[in-house]
Amino acid sequence: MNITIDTVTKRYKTVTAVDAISLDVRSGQIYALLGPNGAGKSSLVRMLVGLTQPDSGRIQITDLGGADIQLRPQHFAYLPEDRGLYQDRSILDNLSYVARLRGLEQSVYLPRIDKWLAHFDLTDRKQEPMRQLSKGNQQKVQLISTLLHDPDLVILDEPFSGLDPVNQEHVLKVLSDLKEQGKTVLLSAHQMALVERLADKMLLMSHGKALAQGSLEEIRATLQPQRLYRVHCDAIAAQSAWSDFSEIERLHPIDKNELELTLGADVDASMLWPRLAERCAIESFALRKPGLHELYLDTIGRSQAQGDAA
Ligand SMILES: Nc1ncnc2c1ncn2[C@@H]1O[C@H](COP(=O)(O)OP(=O)(O)OP(=O)(O)O)[C@@H](O)[C@H]1O
Repeated sequence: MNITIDTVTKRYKTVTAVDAISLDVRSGQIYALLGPNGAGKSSLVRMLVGLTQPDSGRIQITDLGGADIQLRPQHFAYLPEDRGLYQDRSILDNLSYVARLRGLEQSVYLPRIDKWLAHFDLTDRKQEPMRQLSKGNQQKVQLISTLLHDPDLVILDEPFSGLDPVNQEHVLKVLSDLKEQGKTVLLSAHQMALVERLADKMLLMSHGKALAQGSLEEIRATLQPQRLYRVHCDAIAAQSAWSDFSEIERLHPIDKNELELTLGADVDASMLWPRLAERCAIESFALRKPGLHELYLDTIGRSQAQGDAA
């Protein structure tokens, strides 16, 4: 299944929660929605699953042949932000109930429940009522309930929230497996290190607007077009020796033997190094690519500062 979201806007009374957002997710891809609290991720997801309607723009779901699909519950899984399972009923009762709602036969759903409970290390607890489980274990049961009917499109609002690192890895593996099976996965998350490992494409939103989107490389090129180098040299001497090079946007000493140089996006570094070395000896240098976490903090920090100033 493929998702095309075309210039979609959603307004609530006083706020534009989603502001002209477009994105494409193809079968076999994992797409991550990123952004601070209130950025508009859940609002976008709710429109996608048909819980609310866009004020303008278009959402199109198509099959592999390109034909439009009317999204029905059997086609997709949706893990909402507000989880809901019966607290007084056991894990097994809850999962069986959801499976029957999805139209599965007992002979199909019981082995699937067993497989998932084993995967998440919950087999011994399946008769326990939900209320006895920790938040993380409840989250695991909720995720299992979402995936039981083996849908082609999987939409997950914050699937990693409340999970410890080991269980985050389990969920990461489940999502990678879904991708391998050719499913379409769209998720929102705040765990940048996990998203960086998992997502093929991502959308970074703030105040409903897209700040950057695409692969990690594309996000990096949008948010950080300058190149950052770590340079080993006499940092104090270099600071004065290189002060009149217009190619250097920023020179930031790390310690007395290391500094970070920010070069403009169009600077040919190979021509620049010999000229710099003439003024101050360079022991070594290496290109540094900021990770998603750093890009996110820089960008969202700036966006929030601008919002505060406005
Ligand atoms: N039903 C609603 N009525 C009015 N305003 C709403 C409604 N739902 C969301 N909003 C507002 O829309 C904006 C986007 O909220 P949304 O829940 O989509 O953000 P989010 O990115 O999912 O945040 P979080 O990471 O906290 O879940 C926020 O300003 C929020 O207060």
